Amino acid sequence: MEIKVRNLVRSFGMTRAVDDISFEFAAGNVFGFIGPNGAGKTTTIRIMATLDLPDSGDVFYDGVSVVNYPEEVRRLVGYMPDSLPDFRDIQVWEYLDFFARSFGLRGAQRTRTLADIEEFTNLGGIRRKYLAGLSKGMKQRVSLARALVHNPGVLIMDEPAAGLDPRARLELRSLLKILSGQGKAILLSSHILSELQDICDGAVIIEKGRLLSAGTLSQLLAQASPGSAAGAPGAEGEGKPGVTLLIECAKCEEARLKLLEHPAVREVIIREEGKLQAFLEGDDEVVPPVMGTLFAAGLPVMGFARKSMGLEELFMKITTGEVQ
Ligand SMILES: Nc1ncnc2c1ncn2[C@@H]1O[C@H](COP(=O)(O)OP(=O)(O)OP(=O)(O)O)[C@@H](O)[C@H]1O
Repeated sequence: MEIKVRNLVRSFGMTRAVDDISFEFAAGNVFGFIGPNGAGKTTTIRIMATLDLPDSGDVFYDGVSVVNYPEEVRRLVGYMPDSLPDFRDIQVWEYLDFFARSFGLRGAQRTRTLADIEEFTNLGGIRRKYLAGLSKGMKQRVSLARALVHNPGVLIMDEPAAGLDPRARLELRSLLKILSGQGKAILLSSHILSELQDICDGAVIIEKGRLLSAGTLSQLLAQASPGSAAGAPGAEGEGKPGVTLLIECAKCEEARLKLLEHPAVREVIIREEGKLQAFLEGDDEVVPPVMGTLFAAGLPVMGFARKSMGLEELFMKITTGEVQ
């Protein structure tokens, strides 16, 4: 399954909520859809889930258009909204049974499908509870179960990790891992990066309705690291994420100049007294020769560590935090 979002535009009055957004992801990807409050995530997701129409642009699921074939798309997409089910008089099993019926599942097939989904989402023990009486984590699992009833190839989740405790978040993460391992393409939105950074293998980052960056984590890192197209135009090492080192040493300025003599060293910043941050081109193999230049020069090094840029740092780097 390949999902292609193409030039989506959606305005509400004077507000251009989604302004020419294009990105793509595919089976096996877990992509974070990230942007500050009001960035246009829910608007985009609702269009992707056929609940709203774009002013222009389209979304294609293996070539099937949301604008022209919404009914067909609904069979391919599992959508989990940001509001959770909250009915006082409906039990968990009834809720899921209702959606299974509406997707045309009948008889033994429906019973088997629902039993499998209840087991997968660990709902067996609470299937006779009323929805309104469930905890947030339980409701989240019911909502996920509902989105999976028709075995969609794509799962789109609006703020699934919001308000979950660390344990529930871990559970969500392992369920998503299994689902992506089964070949589903997954997109989940959040404005809180730390919620997503250990779940996702890629991200789509938007702000004020505009796309800032999209791709797998390594593609994003490559775009954002110094020396890449997005980091320092014209520098070498374009397309490679590179390595960042944190170095503790006594003679920072001397060490900085020595490091810069090495061809793999792109930039060195003195972070604070006694601490350097060095950006290297290439992969881990360049670390020993670069550190070797300091040792060979007899410069005292107290310690060093390889620092990998996480999604959070990347997000801070890419966005400016502005909202409309
Ligand atoms: N139905 C609507 N009518 C008017 N304006 C709307 C409507 N839906 C969204 N907007 C506006 O469009 C912009 C994008 O909103 P959207 O809900 O898509 O952002 P979001 O990224 O999902 O934000 P959040 O993280 O706060 O949920 C906002 O300025 C919002 O006020």
